[in-house]
Amino acid sequence: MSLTALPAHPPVAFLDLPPVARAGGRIVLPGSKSISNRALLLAAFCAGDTVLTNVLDSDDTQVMLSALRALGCTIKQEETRCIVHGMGNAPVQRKADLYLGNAGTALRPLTAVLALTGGEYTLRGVPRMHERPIADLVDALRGLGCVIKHLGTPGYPPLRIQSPTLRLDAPVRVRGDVSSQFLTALLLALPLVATQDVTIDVEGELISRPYVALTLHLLARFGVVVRQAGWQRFTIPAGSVLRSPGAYAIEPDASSASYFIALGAIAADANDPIRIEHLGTDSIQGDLRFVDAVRAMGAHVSASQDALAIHRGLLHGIDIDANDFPDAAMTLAALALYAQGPTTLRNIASWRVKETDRITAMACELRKLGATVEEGPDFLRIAPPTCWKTASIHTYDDHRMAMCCALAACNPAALPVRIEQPGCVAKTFPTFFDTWFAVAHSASKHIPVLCIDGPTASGKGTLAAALARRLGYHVLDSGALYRIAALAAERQGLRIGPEGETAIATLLPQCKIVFDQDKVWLDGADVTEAIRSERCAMLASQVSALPAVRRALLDVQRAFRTSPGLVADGRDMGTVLFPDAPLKIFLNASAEERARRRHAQLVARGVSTTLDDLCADLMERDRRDRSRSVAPLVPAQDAVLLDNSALSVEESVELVWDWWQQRRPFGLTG
Ligand SMILES: Nc1ncnc2c1ncn2[C@@H]1O[C@H](COP(=O)(O)OP(=O)(O)O)[C@@H](O)[C@H]1O
Ligand SMILES: Nc1ccn([C@H]2C[C@H](O)[C@@H](COP(=O)(O)OP(=O)(O)O)O2)c(=O)n1
Repeated sequence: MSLTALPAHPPVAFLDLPPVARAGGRIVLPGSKSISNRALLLAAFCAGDTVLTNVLDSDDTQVMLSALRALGCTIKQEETRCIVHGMGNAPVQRKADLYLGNAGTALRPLTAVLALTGGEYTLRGVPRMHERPIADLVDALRGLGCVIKHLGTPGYPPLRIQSPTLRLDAPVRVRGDVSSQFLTALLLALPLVATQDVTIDVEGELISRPYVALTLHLLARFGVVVRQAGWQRFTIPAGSVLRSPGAYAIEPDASSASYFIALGAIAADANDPIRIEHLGTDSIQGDLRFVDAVRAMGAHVSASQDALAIHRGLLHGIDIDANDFPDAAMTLAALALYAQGPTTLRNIASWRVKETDRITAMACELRKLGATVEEGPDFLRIAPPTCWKTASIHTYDDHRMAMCCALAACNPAALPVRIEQPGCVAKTFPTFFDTWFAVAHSASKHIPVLCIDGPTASGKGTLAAALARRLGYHVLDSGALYRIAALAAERQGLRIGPEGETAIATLLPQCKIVFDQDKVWLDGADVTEAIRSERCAMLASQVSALPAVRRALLDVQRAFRTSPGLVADGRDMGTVLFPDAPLKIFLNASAEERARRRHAQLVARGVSTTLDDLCADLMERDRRDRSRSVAPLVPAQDAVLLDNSALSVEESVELVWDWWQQRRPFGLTG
C-alpha cells in the first residue's frame, strides 16, 4: 500500500524537535532572499520585462512584491516565477503608503529609490523595524538633495519622503561600518537618476562586502557597470540605464543552506551526506564563505559548480573574523556547540542591529542549552556544553535564531529542543521545518505519540485534530484506514467477513491512499464522503475484526510516526500500535451522549436518521469492537480515562493539552 499524508501548517506557539540521530539526503533550497529582493527591485525599475525564476516566497519578498505593486508595477506571479513589467526609471504611482514589515532588504533600497525619483511616500514596518537605524542612509540621501522626514524617533523609520531637488555633482558620503545595505541602497537607486557621473564615498571600514559584491553583480546583469576603487569609492557612470536581462534565475539561498551544511557537518555519514542541489562554487553569494569556516572546523564539504555534499568530521573550535558573512556566521555559533574547544566569532557588531540584538539573543539561548558563552560588543565566544540541558528556545521574532537553534536537536544527550514561535522562519524560509524533518532523522522511540482511543463518537477525531494543530504534529485517523479497507473490499466485490479475510489483506498493499488535509483519496478517487457513511463505519467495524486485515495495516499506521510527532486516534493505538507513547487517553462518553453527537453531526451533513437507530448501531459497533479477539477496544493499562459527557470540546482539549505538557520536559509553556 502506498500512503501519503500531507500535513497542514497552522501557526503554532512552539514546535518540539525530536533529537536527531542521523542526517542525510538531498535538498533543494528556496531562492536567495538577498538576490530575490534586489532582482525584483531592479526588474521593476528597468526598461523591459523580466522573467525571474526561483524567486523566494517569504515574508520579506512578499512585502517587496506588495510595495512594488503599490508603486504601479505589474508583476505576474506563478509560484516561484515572477514576470515583472519594468516601469522604467521611476514609479508609476507618485503617492503611496508602504508597509515593509521587518525587511531591511526592501525598506532601505526603496527609501533610496523613492527619495531620489520623487513623490509623496511613507515607509513603515513592524515595531522592530522602527528600532533599526537608517540615519546614515537618510543623511547620505539628504546630501543629494532628497527630502526625508523621520516620523517617529529621529534616525529610524517610519519615514516620510517628498520630491527632491537633486544635487549630484559632489560625491555622496555614506557610512559603511553599520550596515552594507545603505551602500547597496544607493548603488541600486542612483542609476535611475545618473544624468552625470555620481560618486559614492564610503566612510569607515565597509562591512559585509560580499553583499555589496552581490549588488554590483546584479547591477551588471541589468546593464549598469559601476566603477570601483577598492571598497571605498564607487562611481555610477553618467547615462547609466537599467535594462532587463530578459530572464534571470535566482540561486538557492546560501544563508538558508548554512543550517543544512551545519547539520551535515554534525550528523551526516560519508555514505549518506547532506546534498544541496543548485548551489556550489559558481555561487555569487558571500555567505558561502561559511563553507570554508565549516571546513576549518573539521567537517567534510565537497563542492562542485552547482552542488555541495557535506558529512561530519571531528569538529574543533575556531577563531574567525565573520564580518564578511554575518548571517551565516550565526550558524557557526550553533555549530560551535559540537566542536572541541571554544569558538570565537569576531567583528560581528552588525548582529546587534538586525532582527533582534543577535549577539545577546544567541548568548542567552546557547547558555540555556548548557554552553558557556562570553559576549562582547562585537564578538561572541562559545564553549560547548559539558552537560546538555533541555531548553525552550526563545526566538525573538528572528528567523535565524529559530533555524540556528534547531541544530541543538543534534545533541548527544538525545534531548528534544523546543523552538518558540517557529513561524518566524517565514521571513526567509517558510518551509524550513519541512526540509529539516526530511533530512534530520530521529529514532522512532524519540518521536512522541499521543494516543486517543475510545468508542465511536466519543470525540476522538475532534480532539486529535485540535491537539495536532496546536502541536504541529501529524494525525493518524486509523478508523479512516479501516473505513477505506472496507470500501476498497466492497468495491472489489469481496466478502466482508472471515471468508474474504485473505483476499482483503492481499488487496490492501495494492491500494494507493492519500490523506491531503481534509480530503481522503483511494486509488485516485475522492472517498472523503463515501467513507464517512454510517454503513461504511459498520463495514469497517466488521473488517477490523479480521486479524489478517489488522496485520496488513500495522506498518502503514506505524509509518505515521514521523517528526515532529503524532496524535493517533483509534481503538488500539495505546494497546497495540504505540505501547511506548508518553500519553494515552481513553476517551468515553455515555452511549446517549455519543448517539446525540453523531446524530447532530449527521443532521448537519444532511443525512436523515433517527436517534434510536443510531444508538442501536453505535451500541452494536461498540460491542463488536470491544469483544473481538484481536486488538479489542480496551483502555491500555497506563491510559488516562477521560469521560467527556459533560465537557465541551474546548474543555477536553485544554485538559489533554495540560496532561501532555506535564509529560514533556519543558514545563507548562504554550
Ligand atoms: N467533548 C465534546 N463535547 C461535545 N461534542 C463533542 C465533544 N467532542 C466531540 N464532539 C462532537 O461529537 C461529534 C463526534 O466527534 P468525533 O470527533 O467525530 O468522534 P469520534 O472520532 O470519536 O468518532 C462531532 O460532531 C464533535 O464536534
Ligand atoms: N484503530 C482502530 C480504528 C478503527 N477501528 C475500527 C472500529 C470502528 O468501528 C471502525 C471505524 O472507526 P472510526 O474511528 O472511523 O469510527 P468512529 O469515527 O469512532 O465512529 O474501525 C479499529 O478496529 N481500530
